[in-house]
Amino acid sequence: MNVIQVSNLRKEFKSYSSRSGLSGAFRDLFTRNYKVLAAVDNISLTVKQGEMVGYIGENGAGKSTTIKMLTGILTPTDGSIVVNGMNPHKEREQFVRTIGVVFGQRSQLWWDIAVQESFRLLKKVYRVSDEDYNTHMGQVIETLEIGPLLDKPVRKLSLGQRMRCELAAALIHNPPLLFLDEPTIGLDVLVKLKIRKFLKEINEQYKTTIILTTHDITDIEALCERVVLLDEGKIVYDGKLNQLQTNAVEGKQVEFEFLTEVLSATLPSSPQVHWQQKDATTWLCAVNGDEQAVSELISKVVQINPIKNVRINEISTEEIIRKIYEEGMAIS
Ligand SMILES: Nc1ncnc2c1ncn2[C@@H]1O[C@H](COP(=O)(O)OP(=O)(O)OP(=O)(O)O)[C@@H](O)[C@H]1O
Repeated sequence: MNVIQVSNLRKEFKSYSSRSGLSGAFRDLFTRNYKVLAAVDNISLTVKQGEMVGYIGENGAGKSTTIKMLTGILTPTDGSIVVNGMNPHKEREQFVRTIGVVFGQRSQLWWDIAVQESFRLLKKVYRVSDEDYNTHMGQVIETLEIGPLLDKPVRKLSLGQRMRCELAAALIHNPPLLFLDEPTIGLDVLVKLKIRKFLKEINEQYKTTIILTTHDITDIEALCERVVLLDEGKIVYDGKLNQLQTNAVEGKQVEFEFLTEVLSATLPSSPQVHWQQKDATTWLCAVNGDEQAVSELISKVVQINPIKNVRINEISTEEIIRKIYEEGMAIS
């Protein structure tokens, strides 16, 4: 079953520019110059129940704008959206009962009241029965280890404590679909791990569909089999995370630590290798090829330059993504 069905979705914003000087300001009063920017540029996408999808892209790629349209906060300029069988904007009241949203930068908890009072208010808003609340939230509170925080006002919580409470608040009505926008921003590793473990559990237990927007690729690696990569409002990749690795760069990175300083002219060059200096005596070489190519490279290098150490690294997802953005490599 498709939980999200989006076709040719587009959102344009007008960006106004001011003319210079006093006369310019006066003219601006009557006519303004503007440019139209397609923040989301005709994207199509379907997400099935139970999927955990990483929605990623550089700053300004259009991620938040998409999430805002999918959650009914913004209306599209063009295209169609069906989420949980509804039009998010038109059927907003009924729709919000079927989703949970966590924006890492914003809070849905009331700042001055105790966490449990916020939970109680949200329980009323979502019309959750006492029975459902007690069974479901009992478990959520336990897993996220927020029991001792419930009687504290939100303003007294640390960021990590607040984020765990935010997540619990988004799940009060046990929604089948959860949107998480930078949920682990600024959190320490232990809290991050706790949140990831919890998300995996609810995904397994309730088949909750999760759309995760983050700049932290380790979150994506830990949780999402599928990634959707956005660049300037367009989807440049939609598929398995491990496939992205295979498609984008087949190869390894070899790190050579030499005994003395080495000049680039003495390093073997070919279209399959790309050298990058790390410091005076260390060079990184991206090899586009198999194990044979890597061992040939190492043997050529050691014949010319004495080495202190050599290390073979997998190319990280982060590097792959950076490469796609830098080189505009569209893969599908
Ligand atoms: N209300 C708005 N009015 C005008 N332009 C906007 C508005 N909201 C977003 N934009 C522009 O649309 C583009 C996409 O913005 P969006 O916030 O969706 O990016 P993002 O991928 O979420 O970025 P980030 O990772 O920085 O949060 C940007 O160029 C942004 O300046």
